[in-house]
Amino acid sequence: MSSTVPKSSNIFWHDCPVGKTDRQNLLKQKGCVVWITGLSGSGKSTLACTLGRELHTRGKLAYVLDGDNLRHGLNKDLGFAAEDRAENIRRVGEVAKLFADAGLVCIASFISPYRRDRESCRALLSDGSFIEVFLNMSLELCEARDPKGLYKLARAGKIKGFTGIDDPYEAPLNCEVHHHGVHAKCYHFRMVKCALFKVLM
Ligand SMILES: Nc1ncnc2c1ncn2[C@@H]1O[C@H](COP(=O)(O)OS(=O)(=O)O)[C@@H](OP(=O)(O)O)[C@H]1O
Ligand SMILES: Nc1ncnc2c1ncn2[C@@H]1O[C@H](COP(=O)(O)OP(=O)(O)O)[C@@H](O)[C@H]1O
Repeated sequence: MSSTVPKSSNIFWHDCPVGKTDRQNLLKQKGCVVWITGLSGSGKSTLACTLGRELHTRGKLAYVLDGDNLRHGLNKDLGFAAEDRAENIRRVGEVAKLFADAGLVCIASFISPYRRDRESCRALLSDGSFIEVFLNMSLELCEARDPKGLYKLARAGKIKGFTGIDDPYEAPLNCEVHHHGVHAKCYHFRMVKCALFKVLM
């Protein structure tokens, strides 16, 4: 017979003597989450890695959480139905919060197509420490790039529920950084980085 006790009862928070502020002082930086959202092919992983490298160069400890990569491990049990995407983002939000609590700049790059899921992640962080970056590239541009050939497969009906083709993408309404461009060919992401470093440094 299954237990009637809810899964998360009889658990208690245990505080440790070394806290977030101590870790931030040690690292001389502020822990936060940079959340990059956008269509497949919009440049999320490229921006995440560029940003990670720049922060590293400036002596800041950062860590990239990337959709494709996490789906090889922590989230390999999840698919692309709305509830799976929600669970994917919920887990990542919790992991990102832990990284920020550890004092790191956590860069999360996920399609994260649902506004509600992104807002739930934002709600886990204190004011100012969740920086949402929207890579607003047109579907046409992303489809023309198609580095993995997934749009082609989706158009041919060989992938069902592909974001932007036959699955929704809900654009942010109030993000911290909005990178718009139909022909954005600049790998330096100067504007994005400018806006971000103002918040981060
Ligand atoms: N159906 C469908 N829709 C969208 N994307 C798909 C799909 N199937 C596989 N892929 C590949 O999965 C990558 C996106 O994973 P994410 O974890 O970021 O997605 S989500 O946030 O849960 O929506 C995505 O990577 P990116 O191109 O880097 O975005 C794709 O390579
Ligand atoms: N700013 C950019 N200008 C031109 N091409 C880009 C830019 N950013 C990414 N790309 C290219 O677009 C493709 C998709 O980039 P990627 O970072 O993998 O996107 P995503 O992680 O959103 O799927 C890659 O071939 C990448 O080299």
